[in-house]
Amino acid sequence: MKVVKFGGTSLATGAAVKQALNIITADPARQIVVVSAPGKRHDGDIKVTDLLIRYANETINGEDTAKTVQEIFERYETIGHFFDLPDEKIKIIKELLVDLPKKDYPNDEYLLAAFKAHGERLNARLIAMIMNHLGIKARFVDPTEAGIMVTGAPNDAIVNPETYRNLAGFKYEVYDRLVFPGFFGITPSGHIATFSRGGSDITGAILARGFHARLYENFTDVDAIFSANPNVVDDPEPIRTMTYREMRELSYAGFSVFHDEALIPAIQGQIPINVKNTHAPEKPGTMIVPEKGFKPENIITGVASGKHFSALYLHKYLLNKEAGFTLRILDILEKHNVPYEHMPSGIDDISIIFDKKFLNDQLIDVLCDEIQNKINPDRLEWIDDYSITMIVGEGMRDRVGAAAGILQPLADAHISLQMINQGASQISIMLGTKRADADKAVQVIYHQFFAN
Ligand SMILES: Nc1ncnc2c1ncn2[C@@H]1O[C@H](COP(=O)(O)OP(=O)(O)O)[C@@H](O)[C@H]1O
Ligand SMILES: N[C@@H](CC(=O)OP(=O)(O)O)C(=O)O
Repeated sequence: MKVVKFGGTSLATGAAVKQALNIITADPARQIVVVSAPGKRHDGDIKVTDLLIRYANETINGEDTAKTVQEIFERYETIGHFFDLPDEKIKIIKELLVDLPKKDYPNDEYLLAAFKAHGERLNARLIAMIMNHLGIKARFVDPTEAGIMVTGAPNDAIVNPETYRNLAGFKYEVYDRLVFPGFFGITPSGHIATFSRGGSDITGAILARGFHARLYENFTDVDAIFSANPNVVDDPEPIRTMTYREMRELSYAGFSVFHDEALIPAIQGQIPINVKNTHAPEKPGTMIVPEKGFKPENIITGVASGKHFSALYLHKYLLNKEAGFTLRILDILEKHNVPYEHMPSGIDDISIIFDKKFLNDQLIDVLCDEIQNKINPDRLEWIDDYSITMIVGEGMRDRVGAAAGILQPLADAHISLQMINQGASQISIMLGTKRADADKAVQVIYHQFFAN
């Protein structure tokens, strides 16, 4: 059995859904289907998830929602009409949309999560209805019924292990095809919570692990995962095969094509992942596989940069001799519920790198104030302009000279580095640069290792 997940661009129009259905029906093993909400149909278009966020905000602010509801409904209606699905059937989508503000939510965060999740929830219902209308046996399954349980923040949830016990008891084998909405699960108190943006990939991986799929096929809008983001490098080389670890490090730093958290269930279940193009399913795409037995073809597999970081730089003489220095910083971060990403240090200096999504201006001021008072550094500097570039490859393991091959061309291109981190992971080198240099760093490194 295979789990197949289709991203938003693969389901944005009736014609795209038809192509997805051709892919599903071409292989009887494609039994578990996971769908995203309809995505962008063209540049400048708005994803249904973003329309739902607008709908949620209008509801919270007591504003008129009629126009937004109609805009969202028309996205589904157009897809339904493409398949001549009767209005009688499509109208359930409108009813569910209109009902959203009438439900009870513990607070606005839960309201936002529930509204957002309906992009996927309504799409899975619609696609199951279309399949039945076309004579394809299929059934919509809600995460409540399957027991996809989550904990954590309502808009940044994590899967709860109970999910796997629930899925073990769910007899998927007796159905021809099941259509699951991606992106969300149910909290212990019975409310909807979503994963972070792009999180339908995570649902696919959870189901692949829970049902012991032999393959997780992830259909998107590119032929493969490329060695660099195609929006940054022209015509980058496709990656044929890569390891889970390589993908995790690259998706963390910007390979948005596959969600970094989605790798964890796949690794736990040792499920191979195949990222493929919905519009060219005959192409091999990229296989993401376990490390064992993997033979790298190149020194580096890919290079990526993420621009969503900022850093706190602290300088204090004899910092290396002061027991408990780091612990006191971590205490302050924990008190404010702020996770840190990395903490490279020298003898008198330490940088703490954060993901911006966990911060706001007020929190930054509070953190800096407490650290200044409790730690008393000689210098404290908040660096808002911070990017991380990751150069990743199993081929770098135990390889002498890999760092020199990376650093020299960056110096030649006058890119100044705020941080270099190698060692903790044997398969990657992490560089800190200014945001404006991040794309250039990717281009320089790509050309050094691939274009030559
Ligand atoms: N290294 C990469 N290889 C392929 N695509 C990439 C890479 N880095 C970023 N992308 C972007 O990821 C996009 C696909 O991801 P996403 O839009 O989330 O897909 P989906 O809607 O199918 O989930 C591609 O269109 C491409 O612009
Ligand atoms: N629709 C959600 C979840 C998702 O995974 O979407 P996509 O597969 O289109 O990236 C989002 O936009 O975040």
